[in-house]
Amino acid sequence: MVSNFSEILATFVHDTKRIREILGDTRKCFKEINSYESEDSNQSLHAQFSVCEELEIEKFITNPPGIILFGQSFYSKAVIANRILEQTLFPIDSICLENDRKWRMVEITYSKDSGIGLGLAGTSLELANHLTAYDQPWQTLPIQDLLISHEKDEEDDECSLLSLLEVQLNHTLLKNGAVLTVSQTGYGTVSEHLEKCASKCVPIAVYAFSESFLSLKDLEELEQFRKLSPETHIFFVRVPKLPVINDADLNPSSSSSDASSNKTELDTTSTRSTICSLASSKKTGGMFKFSPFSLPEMEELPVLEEDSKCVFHQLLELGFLTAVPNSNGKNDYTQLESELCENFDSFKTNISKFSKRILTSHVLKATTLLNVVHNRCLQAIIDTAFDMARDVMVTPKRLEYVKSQEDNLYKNLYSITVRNQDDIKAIICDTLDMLRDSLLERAEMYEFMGIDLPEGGEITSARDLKQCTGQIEELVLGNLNAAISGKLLDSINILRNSYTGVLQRTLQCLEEANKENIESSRTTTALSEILTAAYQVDITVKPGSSFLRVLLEKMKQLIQSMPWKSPPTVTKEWKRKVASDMLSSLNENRLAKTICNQIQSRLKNSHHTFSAALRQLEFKHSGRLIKTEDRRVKVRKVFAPKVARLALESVSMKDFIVYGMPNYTKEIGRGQYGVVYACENWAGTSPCAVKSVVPPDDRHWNDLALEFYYTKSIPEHDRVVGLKGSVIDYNYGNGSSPAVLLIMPKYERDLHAAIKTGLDWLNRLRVAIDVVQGIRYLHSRGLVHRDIKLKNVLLDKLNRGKLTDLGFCKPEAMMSGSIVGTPIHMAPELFNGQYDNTVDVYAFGILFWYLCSGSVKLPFSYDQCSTKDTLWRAVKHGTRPERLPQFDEDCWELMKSCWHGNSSKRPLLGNVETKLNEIREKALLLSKDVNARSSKRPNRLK
Ligand SMILES: Nc1ncnc2c1ncn2[C@@H]1O[C@H](COP(=O)(O)OP(=O)(O)OP(=O)(O)O)[C@@H](O)[C@H]1O
Repeated sequence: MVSNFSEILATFVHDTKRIREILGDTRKCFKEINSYESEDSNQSLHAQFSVCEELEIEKFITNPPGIILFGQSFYSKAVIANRILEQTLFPIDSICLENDRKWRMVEITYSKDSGIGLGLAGTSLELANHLTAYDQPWQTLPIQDLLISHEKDEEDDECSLLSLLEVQLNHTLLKNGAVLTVSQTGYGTVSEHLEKCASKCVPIAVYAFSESFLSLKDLEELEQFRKLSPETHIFFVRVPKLPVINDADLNPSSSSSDASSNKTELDTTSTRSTICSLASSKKTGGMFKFSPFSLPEMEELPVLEEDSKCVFHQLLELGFLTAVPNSNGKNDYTQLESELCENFDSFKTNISKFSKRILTSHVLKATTLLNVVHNRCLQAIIDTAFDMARDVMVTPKRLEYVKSQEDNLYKNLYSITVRNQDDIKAIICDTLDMLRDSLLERAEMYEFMGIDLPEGGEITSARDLKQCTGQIEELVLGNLNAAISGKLLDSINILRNSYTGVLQRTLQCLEEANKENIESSRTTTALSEILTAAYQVDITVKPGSSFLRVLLEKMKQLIQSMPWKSPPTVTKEWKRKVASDMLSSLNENRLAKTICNQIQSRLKNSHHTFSAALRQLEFKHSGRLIKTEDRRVKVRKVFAPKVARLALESVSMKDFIVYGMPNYTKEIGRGQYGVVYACENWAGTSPCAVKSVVPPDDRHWNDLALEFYYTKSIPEHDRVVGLKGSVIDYNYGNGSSPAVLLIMPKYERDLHAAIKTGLDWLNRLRVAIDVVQGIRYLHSRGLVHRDIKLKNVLLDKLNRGKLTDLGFCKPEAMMSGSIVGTPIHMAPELFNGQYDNTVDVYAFGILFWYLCSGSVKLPFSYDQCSTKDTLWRAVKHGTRPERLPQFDEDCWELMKSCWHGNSSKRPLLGNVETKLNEIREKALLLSKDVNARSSKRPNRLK
């Protein structure tokens, strides 16, 4: 038991140490990321734990394991403690059956040299009491030291009640920092003590009982403990009762000779008899001594069925147990629950399993939480890299767009005013025609303001005449202006809005992208304002405006030229005539020209201001984008891989805890970066393939970690081989070079092997479609595979293809333009580092050539190249695989289009899939036709 238990504790200590290391590395990494970010924050990264996450993780891994032993009686606890330690540390003496005895709480910790002391529970204070153990060597704790004094006057002494017997033992079980706490029995706030213990350690709570029932007091204690420490699960164990023995046989042992002095105090004869009988039955020579950790006597004792039922029901009622246990016996570390062990025989095995579950669940919670933090942070980093890549790509386009849009707007509006003066004139004429009658009517009805006219309406002075005429002019012009400007604005606004809406939004985006730079933000805001103001063409004709002045001048001339033979009388007709003459005298041409000139000069000014401001903004953005690109490199090459590696470590630990190390057997394949082995079963997947990769340096570690993250983060798809999990074998290479084991389902063979051994045309065509579907899926998730080739397509039993080895698979934003892939499948643009997901279309073209050729032989033109470099040079100069006689036109055209030198001319994969389906349909029809014809032939010809 000790060795098994110790192993479990040692594993826990080892695991928590590893998690602490990962946690430390994570903190360091986050600090580095955040300090870099705070220097120049724009697309800011949030590499941080939430407060509770960090505390939670620490809670799971900081405390050592602790066995908290409590129970119905000192006797039951003593039996269990001795059993756990496999030594008689606690005396199983007559006195220990005394229920009215007051026992001290005992805490047993590790020390090279055994020792004993008395302290005050919950403090570091030592009590000066003299202990019997000081006087003599001890193996078993002297009973006097375990008992709180019986003296009446000391009974209420707080110190005595809280005294804690501190025992140090050189014991393997305690070596890893574990603490064994044996609670007080009989009185006091046991639960509070236990709760305190539980908060200092990862508690393995054991409750020992021997009676048929749990007493009311026991139940209260349990209930209280549960309230105080609701997450602590309890292992309930029944300790067998002792058989009845005779008084006469009772002969105290030497080890408990001191205790024997107390025997006179025993008052429960039956209890004494029980112990004596046990002593005599085992022929201990009258010595009251037995070895409770082996307990042969007790194992022979039958456990009463009824007793079991009682306690079980009591615990069921209290909610400690469930009628149908969830996790008993299973390796389910997420659904922990309390357990009841009725058979003392199986205590050893069951407590080990229970402890393993408890401790493992802690480690699992810590790694899971850590992994959640890693993944969240990594995803945030990748998202930021996306934003940065987008910013670098989109900003110049936005600026260009704004420039051209504004230019178009300017030109269009200008052309309205220059080329379409006739239109403006027409608008003016239309307005005049439309308003003429209503204006004359209004003039007729007009009541002058501030002029005293005689009853007959005769105008007696030139001043009155001027004022009357002036008021009618104002009425007519005011209405006219409002109508003309309204119409003109309507027609211009439609155009203006169609430009300025998008322009405004684009400018807003540019402003947001540059928001850290207040200066340029101001420029952008000003730009937006200019844009709005410039084209809000205000052509309302106000008195004093240049063309109104012209109009007024005209009116004056009109008035002066009127034949003033007799003073005019202000009648309706007169008012109408003044208005009518005024309207007739308006020159639409001049009016239109004036309006256009006004608009043109305003447009020119606005356009120049706008262009100058835009140039300024462009300059500022270009400086910012250089910085953004630098940051993107850092994010992509340093931060993301570092966090990915931490994520790989935490998830691998989690997988290892839950599923264990995969048990792999024979090698099934070998690639440039690893060896693939067969494995019968892992994590419920059977059969599996385990790819073992030993990253030689940090760069490879980080690349592998990112690959793993991308592969793991895409949802399962029929056309892509999914990763089931990973485990890091830290012992690989004697611990000097850990191996990362990537576990996936095992398939039949790869496409290279399948073509080599022969795969018919229809199947090959279907695999081609499968591959295209796989690539399309990856592209739809924003990933580029970058290593499409025969060996990276696996076939299942039905010869359906699945893409594997996402070793170079990356989101476009995370690609650094590095030259990766397998030479013959590599698109020419890969060599200059400027490429996108169309490199997969190119590689598919080459793969399709192999599928059509039905052989794995190199294309002749490629075979001529003696080195990789000569091949690449040839490919750059347009060399491609040759057409073989068996290729039909459709297939040849399709592969040619896929490997087009100009990546933008390669077909979309959706179209490739459609084309392949057509080719396959035709091939199917043809094969049916051939079959039908051959079945019609006479037998001898078949
Ligand atoms: N899940 C699997 N099931 C069955 N066989 C597999 C599986 N994964 C890989 N293999 C076999 O192992 C071989 C090596 O695979 P691996 O992914 O390590 O390398 P590769 O793709 O051939 O080369 P490289 O990694 O250098 O590009 C594959 O060609 C394939 O035959």
